[in-house]
Amino acid sequence: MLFLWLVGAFIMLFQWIYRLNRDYCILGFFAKRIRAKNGQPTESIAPFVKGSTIFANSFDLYGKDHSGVFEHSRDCAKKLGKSYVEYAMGTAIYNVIDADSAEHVLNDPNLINKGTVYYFLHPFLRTGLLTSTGKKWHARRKMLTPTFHFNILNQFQEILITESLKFLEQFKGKDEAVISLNEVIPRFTLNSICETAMGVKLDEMAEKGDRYRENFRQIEECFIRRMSNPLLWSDTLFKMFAEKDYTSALDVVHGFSSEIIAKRRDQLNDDMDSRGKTQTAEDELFTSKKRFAMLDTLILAEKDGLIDHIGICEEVDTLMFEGYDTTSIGLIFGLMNMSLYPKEQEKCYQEIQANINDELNNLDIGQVNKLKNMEYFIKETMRLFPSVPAMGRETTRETELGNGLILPKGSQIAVHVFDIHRNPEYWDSPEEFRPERFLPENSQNRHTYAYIPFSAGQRNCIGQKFAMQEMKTLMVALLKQFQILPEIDPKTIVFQTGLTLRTKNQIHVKLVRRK
Ligand code: HEM
Repeated sequence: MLFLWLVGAFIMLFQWIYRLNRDYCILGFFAKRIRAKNGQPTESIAPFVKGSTIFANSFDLYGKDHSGVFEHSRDCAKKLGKSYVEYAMGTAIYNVIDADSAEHVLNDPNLINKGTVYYFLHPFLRTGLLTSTGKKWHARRKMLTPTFHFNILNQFQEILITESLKFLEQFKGKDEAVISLNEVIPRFTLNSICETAMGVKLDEMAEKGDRYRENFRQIEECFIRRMSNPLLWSDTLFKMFAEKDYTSALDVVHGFSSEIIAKRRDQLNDDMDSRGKTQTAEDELFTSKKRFAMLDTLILAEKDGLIDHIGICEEVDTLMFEGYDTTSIGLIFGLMNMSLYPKEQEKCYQEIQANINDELNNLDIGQVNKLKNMEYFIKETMRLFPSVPAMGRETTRETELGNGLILPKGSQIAVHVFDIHRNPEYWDSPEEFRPERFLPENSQNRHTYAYIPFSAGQRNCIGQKFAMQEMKTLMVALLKQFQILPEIDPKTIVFQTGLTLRTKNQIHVKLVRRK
């Protein structure tokens, strides 16, 4: 009797596990499964990565260093050749490496929530434009869009030229110099974004400026440390073991931006008082002869009761964060490619000589936009070396994608820009550097979502025009005075995981003054 009862109980348990296993990946610690429409096998749309242990993909990254984690995604993309599914620590992850899936994800109005990793940025950015969602994100996006209007960007051109010439000052009197781009470029980009976003010259703030730069870098390091170590994903463990280093750096950076915002608010109030009270905020923004900072748009919105001081801080810190590292990486790889492809460098140089005078005083935004060879060159650089190698989204409800996949609520989606940009389905000889791919006649039949360095859809990069303008301006100033020669074998570059594209090695080039 007992025996029959035990057999019955065993069969029932087996059936229960079988049914549960159909809906959940039990060994991925109860991750709800991704399904396909109409009961098709999920694998017919997206294959599943076989885990390195019996616990699905939960421990696939265990023991890997930053470059190992980066390579893991590249290996999966190469091996599977299709967008794929993983299950880890109770979560289903849909990894996108094809343009069709990227289009489905980036165009879905219900998929605007960022993935878990962005949560680690909250102590720094709180919920600014990059990390917020829903109504708050919509309102902030609307508020910040005029900041990137053509007229405003044109005003920033003067700052970018001044900063570029200041960058060149460090080589004054030298006929040649070997430089580490990782050391010299970030100073230029941080100075540029600081003056355009906040209206202050970091270099003129001596010790305060240096402290800001140092602590900004420390925040980035803490963030990468947390992202790469699953033990620090838990808030409790993070608070116990790592938050200490983070908090002091955050205090410095937040304190700095808060102080600048307060000063700028007073300045703007005085200006507006002296110009009469009849002007609307919008008139002020577009007609003032005085140079605007991105921050001014927010201060004007504050007058209309659309944002408060904390909100302004969130957005200023976000613009600083997004506008600093991304453009540094674009410039570092852009200048490296100039050194590696002398014929392409010469093409860009000849175009500059034909259009821009030596004082750079006709380098307005119209001229910047006319430098087409330079544009193709930078685009091809960002194809091979996208500053943001992957973007994350989270489903807030069960979501059906255009390809028939049904993602359960709480799934993570990783759009691997790096792999889409090197996917042979869209790019012939994808590893080769060929700027002519971006000539209009060579681009017209390409899938629009095969090239997404600035993302696409609603949550695309708000600063993309400014970023192109900044990168082109420095390159023009540099190429006018120097030829750039190689100092690195690109095969030795080791990439590392991060929110932006990182390398283990520094990238060097040699500058030789043109006669
Ligand atoms: C080469 C330079 C740049 C690249 C490659 C780049 C790339 C991107 C990408 C891929 C996103 C989407 C991120 C995601 O969905 O997770 C993004 C968003 C964003 N970027 Fe950029 N970016 C660059 C420069 C800039 C600059 C210069 C600024 C500001 C001055 C900026 C401000 C932002 C902001 C605020 C967002 C969030 C937009 C939103 O969610 O509405 N970016 N950027």
